[in-house]
Amino acid sequence: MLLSWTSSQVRAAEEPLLAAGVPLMDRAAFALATQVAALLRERLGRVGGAHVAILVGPGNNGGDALFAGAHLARRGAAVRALTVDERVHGAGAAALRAAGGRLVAADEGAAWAADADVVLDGLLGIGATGGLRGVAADLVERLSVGVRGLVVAVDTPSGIGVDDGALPGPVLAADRTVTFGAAKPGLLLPPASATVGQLSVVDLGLDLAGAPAIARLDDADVAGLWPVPPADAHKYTRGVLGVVAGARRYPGAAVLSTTAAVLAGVGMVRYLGDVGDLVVARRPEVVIGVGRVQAWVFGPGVSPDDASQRRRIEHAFEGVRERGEAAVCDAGALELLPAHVGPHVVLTPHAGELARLLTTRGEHVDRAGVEAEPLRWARRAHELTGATVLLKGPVTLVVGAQSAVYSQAEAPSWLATAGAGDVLAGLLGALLAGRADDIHEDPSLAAALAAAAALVHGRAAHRANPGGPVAARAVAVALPETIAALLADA
Ligand SMILES: NC(=O)C1=CN([C@@H]2O[C@H](COP(=O)(O)OP(=O)(O)OC[C@H]3O[C@@H](n4cnc5c(N)ncnc54)[C@H](OP(=O)(O)O)[C@@H]3O)[C@@H](O)[C@H]2O)[C@@H](O)CC1
Ligand SMILES: Nc1ncnc2c1ncn2[C@@H]1O[C@H](COP(=O)(O)OP(=O)(O)O)[C@@H](O)[C@H]1O
Ligand SMILES: [K+]
Repeated sequence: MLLSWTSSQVRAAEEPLLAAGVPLMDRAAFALATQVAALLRERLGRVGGAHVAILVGPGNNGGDALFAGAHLARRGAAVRALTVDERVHGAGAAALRAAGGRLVAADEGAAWAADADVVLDGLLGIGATGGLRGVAADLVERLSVGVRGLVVAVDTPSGIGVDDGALPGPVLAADRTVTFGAAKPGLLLPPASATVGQLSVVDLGLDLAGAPAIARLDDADVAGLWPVPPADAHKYTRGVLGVVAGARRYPGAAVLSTTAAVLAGVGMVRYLGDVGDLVVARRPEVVIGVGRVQAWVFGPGVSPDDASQRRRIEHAFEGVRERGEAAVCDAGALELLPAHVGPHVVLTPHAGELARLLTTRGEHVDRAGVEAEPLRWARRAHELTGATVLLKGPVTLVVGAQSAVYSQAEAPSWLATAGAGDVLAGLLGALLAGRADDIHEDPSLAAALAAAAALVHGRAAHRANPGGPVAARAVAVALPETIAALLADA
C-alpha cells in the first residue's frame, strides 16, 4: 500500500532526525542522482557528457537539486543550474561549482534547458505557498511549451498543492517524480496527480506519526481483500447479489453489470428488471426475480422516471436500511438515494453525477468544480449522505467512514468508454456480496473494497488489450484472469 503524509507530518518526522544530525538532504540528493544516472544510462547509454539542467528555487528543494547535480557533474555530466531568485542554497551551489557545474540566471539558461537530456525541477517542494510566482512561473511557462529531455521532479512537481492536489498556477509536468521520506497527498490527488508521471519514494527512515492522509492499494492489498471461497463454500455462503439495472431503452447496462458480477466471482446473481430475457440469453448463470440477497447493485441503465425500476429500487433500499445489506448505488439510482444511509452503501458517480447529487442537497457546484477539487466534493458527498463515495474519473477517489480516502490510478485512458461504469458497478457488487458479513461488522470496509474494485477494473481494462482500445464487455470478460493473476502473485 502506498501511503501519503501531509507536508506538516513529514516536517514533524524530519525534525528529530535533523536535530540528531542525520544528513537527510545528502541522502535525498544521492538517491535522486542515482535515479537520474540510471535514466541517462537507459536513454543514452552513459552519464558522462549528458546535458542536465537544474531548475533551482530559493529553498531546500533547490538544495536537493543542486547536490544531486553535483553528483552527476562528478560523473561527467554537463550540469547547468538555472536560478530564479537571489536566494540559493549556499552549500548546494558551492558543491555544484566544485564539481564543475555552472549556475546561470533563468532567462540565460532556458534555451539550454529546453534542449537538455534531463531537466531536474527543484523550484519548490513542500515549502510551496500557492502557485509558482515571478521568475519561476515565467520559466515554467516557457519550458511547458516543450522540452526535449525527460523532466524529473524533485520531491514534488513544483507549484502543486502539496497537501490538496490543487493546480494553483503553472506546473512543469514530470515524467518522473522522486519524492523524499513519504509520498505527499498532492502526488496522488487529481488534478495535480496528472503532472507527477512515474512516482518513486526514497526512504529516509522517517518515523511518520498520525493517520496517513491518502492511501493507494496495490495488488497484494487487493488479493488480501478478495473473498476467496474456502473449500467448504457453497453458493449462498459466497454471497448473492441482487441487480436492479437496465430498461428497454438501456438493456446493455443490465447485461454488462450482471456479466461483470458473474465473472468477478459471486455465489449467485439475481436480476430484477424488464430485460431479464436478454440478460439470461447473454448470461445463463443469472437467476431472474426476487429472493434473499447479501448485497445490491442499483441503477446502471435506470432512469429515475422508469416507474417499475424506481419501485424496485425504493423497495430494495428498505432491506439496505433494515437488514444492513450492502449496496452499490450507480447512475439513475443516485437520484433515488434516501436522505441518509450508512457507509455500507457505495455511491459510484462520475464528476457530472456527483455535481447533480450535491446540487440536490443544497451545494452549488458543477462538473468542472468537482473536477477541480474532487477530494473536497467527494468528502462533502460522504458527509451529506453518510455513504461511501467512489468518484470515477482518470483517477478514482474513494471517501469512506473513519476518514478513509483512497486514490487508484490503474485505469488506462482507453477505459473512458460507455458501459465501463456498468462493469465497475457489477464488479464492486460482487465484492460487497462476497464480504457482506465483514461489512456488517465493520461498514468502513466498504471503502477499501471500492478501491479494490477500481484497481481490478483498471487492471482488467489493461489486460483486455494492453495499450489499445477496449470495449466495456471486454473489460468484464478479462476479470477472471485478472483476478486469478492478482491472487497468484500475492
Ligand atoms: N527538511 C529537510 O532536511 C529536508 C528537506 N528536503 C527538501 O526540502 C524541501 C522543502 O524545503 P523548504 O522548506 O526550504 O521549502 P521549498 O519547497 O524549497 O520552498 C520554499 C522556498 O520557496 C519560496 N516559495 C514558496 N512558495 C513559492 C511560490 N509559490 N512561488 C515562488 N517561490 C515560492 C519561499 O520563499 P518565501 O515564501 O520565503 O519568500 C521559500 O524560499 C522538500 O520539498 C525537500 O525537497 C529534503 O532534502 C529532505 C530533507
Ligand atoms: N481518462 C480516463 N482514464 C482512465 N479511466 C477513466 C477515464 N475516464 C473515465 N475512466 C473510468 O471509466 C469508467 C467510466 O464510467 P462511467 O462514466 O460511469 O461510464 P458509463 O456510465 O458509460 O458506464 C469509470 O470507471 C472511470 O473511472
Ligand atoms: K520540485
